[in-house]
Amino acid sequence: MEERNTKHVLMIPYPSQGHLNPMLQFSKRLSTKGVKVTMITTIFISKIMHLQSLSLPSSLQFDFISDGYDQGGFAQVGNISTYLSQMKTIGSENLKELIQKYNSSNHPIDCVVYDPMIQWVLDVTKEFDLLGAAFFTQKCSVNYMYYHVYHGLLKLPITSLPISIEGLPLLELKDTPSFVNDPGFYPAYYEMVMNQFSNIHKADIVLVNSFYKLEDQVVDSMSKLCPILTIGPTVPSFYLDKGVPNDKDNDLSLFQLDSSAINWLKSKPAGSVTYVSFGSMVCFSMEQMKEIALGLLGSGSNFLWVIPTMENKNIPKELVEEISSSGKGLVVNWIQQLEVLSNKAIGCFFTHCGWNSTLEALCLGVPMIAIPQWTDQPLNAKFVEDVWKVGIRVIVNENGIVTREEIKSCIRKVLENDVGSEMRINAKKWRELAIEAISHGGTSDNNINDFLNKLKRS
Ligand SMILES: O=c1ccn([C@@H]2O[C@H](COP(=O)(O)OP(=O)(O)O[C@H]3O[C@H](CO)[C@@H](O)[C@H](O)[C@H]3O)[C@@H](O)[C@H]2O)c(=O)[nH]1
Repeated sequence: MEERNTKHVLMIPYPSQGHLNPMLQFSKRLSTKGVKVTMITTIFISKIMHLQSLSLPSSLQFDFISDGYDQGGFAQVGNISTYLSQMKTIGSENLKELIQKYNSSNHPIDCVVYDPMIQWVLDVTKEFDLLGAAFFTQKCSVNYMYYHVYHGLLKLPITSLPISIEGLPLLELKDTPSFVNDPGFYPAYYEMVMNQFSNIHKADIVLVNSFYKLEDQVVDSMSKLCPILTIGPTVPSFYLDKGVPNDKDNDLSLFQLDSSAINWLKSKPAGSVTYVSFGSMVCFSMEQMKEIALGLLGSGSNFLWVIPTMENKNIPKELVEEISSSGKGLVVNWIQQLEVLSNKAIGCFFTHCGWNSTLEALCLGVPMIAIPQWTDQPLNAKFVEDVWKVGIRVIVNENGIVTREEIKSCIRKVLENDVGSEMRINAKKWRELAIEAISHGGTSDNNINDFLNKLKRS
């Protein structure tokens, strides 16, 4: 029976898949350590995600509030500034009511963990005088760079190269997050990432979805600025330390999952398949999609390529047919990525370097070919290639295209060459370090315990 003095944490993620899942995994870890967790997301998300297919511990539940866009979420308005400001106005009122509802129940709230992309949640938290913990989904180095920009420690536009910041490797412009490289390109997103730091000084704890050894120098440097606890990787424990029993049907997904592609994968020899996926937001031009398809076909390797429905229009039908008749490739709309990455048939991951994908590849010991596009991805790719040495980054030609020849050559390097075997050795090392961090007594496990101790004292 649940004890009356069980601590109750509200988790408030930014309502998109790449932000919901890391918090969900963190919530599971907390609930195995005896905390009651309520994840709050939007009514729209509750309609589109397959929440009912999750097997959650009894101490972890969902609750929903309106962000003002119950029918279509962000897509209903299509403009990020309007969406964020409406979500703030409507969301803060609804969040206040929700906290009041729990505070007059048997399970009052002790702490609110929030995504700094919706930094106003911390202001609501402090109105109720509750413990507030920021939860950064992206890695420490990215947030450290934004912190520098926000506080004027790194002036934009950048005029002197390479960029030298304590704790980070020397950076060229192409290695920096797109909001640093070109702040005018997506002004509303720029504002959103910078606003994360507008009230961070009020946060009692700053949690980061990374682990110490992955970014030790930057964690040490950033810890001098705010109370950081690295608590990652937030990958389901089934794939790591087996800490949460039966934790395999892991993530919230927009799609019903289909096992036929996994069976296709299982029929392929070990290390022979290139897995290709560019996350949920990247959209390539028709020309780039064609080069990717021809590069994959020309590489002679097996490949499994996720092309979300929204991107189908950017690839000529004949090419999809050529892929399926080649016997080498399979195209799907969505797949259980962790199941794919953990399959021994996978030899490398051709990725946009979204943080979740990068972390998942590191955790499963899979070398990467990086084709970063925007936001945090360029800095992730820099670390993949030069710091962790688990992959290579494609070269973009003078017309902004990655050619089929370049793609073929990268796949061959990673799958066949000595360079590739070195990356595989490094990738295995990072997997072991990730497991060590999250296992009993590891840095992330200790940091989660520190968080719990703060909670108990609150
Ligand atoms: O077929 C698929 C494709 C993806 N995934 C999962 O979807 C997530 C994708 O996340 P991520 O790799 O971070 O990419 P995006 O969805 O593009 O994430 C956005 O949000 C991230 C977190 O802020 C940023 O790091 C990225 O740059 C930004 O594009 C991962 O967990 C994948 O395992 C699947 O399960 N199946």
